[in-house]
Amino acid sequence: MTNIIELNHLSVSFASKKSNNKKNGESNIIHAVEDATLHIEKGDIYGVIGYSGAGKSTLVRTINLLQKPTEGQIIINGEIVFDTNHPVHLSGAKLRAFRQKIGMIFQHFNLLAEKTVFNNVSFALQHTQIKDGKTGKLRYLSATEKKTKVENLLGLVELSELAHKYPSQLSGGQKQRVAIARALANDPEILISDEGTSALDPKTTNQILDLLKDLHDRLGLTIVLITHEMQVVKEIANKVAVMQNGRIIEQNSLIDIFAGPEEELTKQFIETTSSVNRFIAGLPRTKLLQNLAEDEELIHLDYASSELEDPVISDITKIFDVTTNIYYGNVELLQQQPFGSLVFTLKGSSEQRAAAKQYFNERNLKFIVLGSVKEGGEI
Ligand SMILES: Nc1ncnc2c1ncn2[C@@H]1O[C@H](COP(=O)(O)OP(=O)(O)OP(=O)(O)O)[C@@H](O)[C@H]1O
Repeated sequence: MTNIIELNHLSVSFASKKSNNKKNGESNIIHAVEDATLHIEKGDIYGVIGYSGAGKSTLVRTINLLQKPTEGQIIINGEIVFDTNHPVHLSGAKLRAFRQKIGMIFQHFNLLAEKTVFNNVSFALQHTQIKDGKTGKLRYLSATEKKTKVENLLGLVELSELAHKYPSQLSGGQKQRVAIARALANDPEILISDEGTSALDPKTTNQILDLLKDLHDRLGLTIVLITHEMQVVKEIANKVAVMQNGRIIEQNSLIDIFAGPEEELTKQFIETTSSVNRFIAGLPRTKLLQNLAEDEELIHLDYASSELEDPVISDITKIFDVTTNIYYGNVELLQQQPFGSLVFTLKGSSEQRAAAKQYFNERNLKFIVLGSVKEGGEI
């Protein structure tokens, strides 16, 4: 696969607004992005996650040159559009044409309040030029062409019925659909969502994420998704970059990030999408551990292998004749791979239990024995 976006060693600094806040005669500098390298392949849905102020928006706004980097290189679709070592200067019509090919949606939708849904979308076509079929020259779209285009876009986001409404008459989800139609008006190959679902309730968030996934599949879009919610990344992204203090501290495929997070912050974000740790922390308040029999142990197993194909629990009961009782289970599909956690008792002779655990090891499944009765009856 080819990279559609390459950000190489990008840094973005701002002079602090407090001009009287000077140390040793120098003004304070905010390093919003520091030495960030991010390569996004065509067709990726790339999640960029981090807390507020991590530098996500600043980094992603460099992609369409809404933000000029202080250092580094930007290559879009194979073309160098920014390079501090060999200055390239996109301006005027060239810069406008370049930006048109990168759609963007925002947390607060940024719709024009005084325009209808239809006119909000058609507004994005006012500078659009196409090659005339007869003369071969560039020309603006005719009113009929614009109308057809807007109607198609509204159909795509299922808003045809609301074309004549105003933003104030729409729900948050409907407003974001208008914004998506507008962002797609110039047939971009790249769509950037800057916290596009952060102002929406969970149900509407899922509907918008489903729409983005559908548009990705139908139009072959590459999507860059900025968010502070790992659940959003988990729903649709295939790759993730984690940002902290202006730096990309970890990046990988979604499955590998979830299967083996390296950084503490990444682990924290992943934990927000699962309640297994809360379940384990609550175990002392239950009788589960005290009630374990001598031939039983309580196991916490993580389903987080990119190669996992076998139904492991049914396998161990069949092959090793152990019995299991599941107390906590959350297994879902991430990019078509099972991922999640189980907490269950494993009951059988010590040899049978050892064989079952060996089976987990052979499949690189991480597990922890949360409790067992040692000789002498201690837990
Ligand atoms: N135009 C600007 N001038 C000065 N400082 C800025 C500017 N834009 C961003 N910053 C600062 O850069 C840092 C990174 O901001 P950025 O908006 O990129 O973070 P973020 O991860 O997107 O967070 P949020 O979700 O809150 O927007 C912050 O400290 C912010 O205050």
